[in-house]
Amino acid sequence: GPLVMRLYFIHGGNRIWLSSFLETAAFPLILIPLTISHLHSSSHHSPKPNLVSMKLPLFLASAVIGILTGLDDYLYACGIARLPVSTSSLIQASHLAFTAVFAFLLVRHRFTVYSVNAVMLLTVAAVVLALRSGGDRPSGESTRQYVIGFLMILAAAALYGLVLPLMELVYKRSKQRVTYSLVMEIQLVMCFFATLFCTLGMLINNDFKVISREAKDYELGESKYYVVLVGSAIMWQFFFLGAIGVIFCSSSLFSGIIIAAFLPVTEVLGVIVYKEKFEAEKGVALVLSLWGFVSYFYGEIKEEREKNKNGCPETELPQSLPPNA
Ligand SMILES: Nc1ncnc2[nH]cnc12
Repeated sequence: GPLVMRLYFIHGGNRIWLSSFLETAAFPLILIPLTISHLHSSSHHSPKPNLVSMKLPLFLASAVIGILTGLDDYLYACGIARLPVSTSSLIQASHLAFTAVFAFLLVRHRFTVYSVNAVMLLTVAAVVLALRSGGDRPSGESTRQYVIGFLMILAAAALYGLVLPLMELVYKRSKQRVTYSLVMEIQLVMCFFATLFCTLGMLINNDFKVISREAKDYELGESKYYVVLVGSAIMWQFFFLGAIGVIFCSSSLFSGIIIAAFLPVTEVLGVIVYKEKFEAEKGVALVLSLWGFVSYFYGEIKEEREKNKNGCPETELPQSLPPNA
């Protein structure tokens, strides 16, 4: 996702509302797995389940989270447009800390030595990357623009750090049984409202009118411009399905940890794909984040084993367990 978004900006794209719109605009794709899931459960259950299982309170909660996500997408795209990638990695550093704090406040997430270790290692990894960013201001960009980009990306981190635990809270508080189909319905509604929010931004900023001109001037050519836009939308849809799916199967903290663990992977891919320089910091960050990720996993497996030993095989989100778990 971030790599394709960067591809848009690197080669002459500069519409921020359009980029944020692309983060959720591919939501109709979710209809494919949803339909398959519906057909599957219709053939295995009688009476046949309803086509739409979401009830009004869940719909409203998903709509509110969708609008917050739309705002977050805008802040995120602002930062990516204005800052070098190494600086924008700061998002993830603070993002995980925000997720940890909100997960504690909203869903009373229980921390273990291993998850605290993972949060610390991943935060240090991202800070190591960000330390390199001091002299990174792109030529031709004013200090003011740079500072605005910095603040926007921090705000995006804080907001997304709130959105993930909020999602977990919605699953936990839901009066309905949360199945993976319902999770996909939530994603559909959430992405629809986020896209609506960004569409308004695009209309106000005349982005729709500019698209064809921007495509003609795009450095990689007109058709590749559209491939980048469509590719970006599809990538981000996977991102959201993954992010909220992990919350369903585990927790918002684990979702944040996976996002943070992928940050240096993105950096390394940036080196390979965009021929960016590979500084020592990137290697250090990669090792630290993999260590954090392994630490978290180790802690989870250990805890699971202990629970099983004590004859309590349940995980943290009993209400939202997949039906066949
Ligand atoms: N909108 C967003 N998309 C991807 N990663 C993010 N991190 C914080 N906000 C984000």
